[in-house]
Amino acid sequence: MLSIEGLTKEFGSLVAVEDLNLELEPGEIHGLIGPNGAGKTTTINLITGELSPTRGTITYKGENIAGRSPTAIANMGIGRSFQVVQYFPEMTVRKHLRLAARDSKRTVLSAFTPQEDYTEEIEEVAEIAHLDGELDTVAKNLSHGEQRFLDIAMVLAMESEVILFDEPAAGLNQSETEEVRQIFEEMRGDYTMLVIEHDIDLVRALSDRITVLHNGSILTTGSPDDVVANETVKEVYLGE
Ligand SMILES: Nc1ncnc2c1ncn2[C@@H]1O[C@H](COP(=O)(O)OP(=O)(O)OP(=O)(O)O)[C@@H](O)[C@H]1O
Repeated sequence: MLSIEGLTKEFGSLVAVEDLNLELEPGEIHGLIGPNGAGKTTTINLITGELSPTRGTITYKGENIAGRSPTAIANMGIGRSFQVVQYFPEMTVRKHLRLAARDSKRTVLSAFTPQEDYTEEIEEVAEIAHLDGELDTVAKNLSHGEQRFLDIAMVLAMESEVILFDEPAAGLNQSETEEVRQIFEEMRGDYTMLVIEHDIDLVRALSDRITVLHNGSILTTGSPDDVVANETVKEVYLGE
């Protein structure tokens, strides 16, 4: 689905990501874990085009997308969800989702055709993201957890096929974290997902496979059980 080969990012003399090889299989949830500074966010920023790699390729739909603009990459179907939610406080959930749906289908022609309202798509993604009861609520009145779910719903409304998540459960309480887990379960199989997450219980429960990064390189990739049982992973990451 998405294939990363020899991906390297240097910031001056610091090598943030070094010779990374990673293959995302269609429909899998792939956890990306590692200590602070391991290179996780940099990896996501390289895939989305926020950063250009120093070396390496990212192949998606038969093309090397490394170094393309974030807009070009998003338009190909690679979406991301941010650690800090970006929304318009006075705008309803419905309008956020409509804008996201419209944005993904914007073409030169759409400027001349009547705008669709995407009601069906909006209701579908709102249900997946546990926001079906909040479609007419303005974003500032959503709970902290619901604001995070809005972020997920917006990526879904954009019809992304590959979705990159940077700590989707950061700052959420236990019941909100459980809701994130349920939302991912509902998405499982329909999207290919790379998920950075520090909550090891959540990442274990969610992931089909986990990759552990350390100092910009892959320490290991494997099933959640194998990764958690790995002695080196215990040492550098789990602190045992
Ligand atoms: N724009 C930048 N300029 C210089 N150095 C950077 C830049 N972005 C990241 N780094 C450095 O690259 C390394 C990897 O950072 P990155 O944010 O990818 O780590 P991370 O694994 O996501 O960590 P965390 O769990 O703390 O978010 C760190 O040493 C960081 O300081």
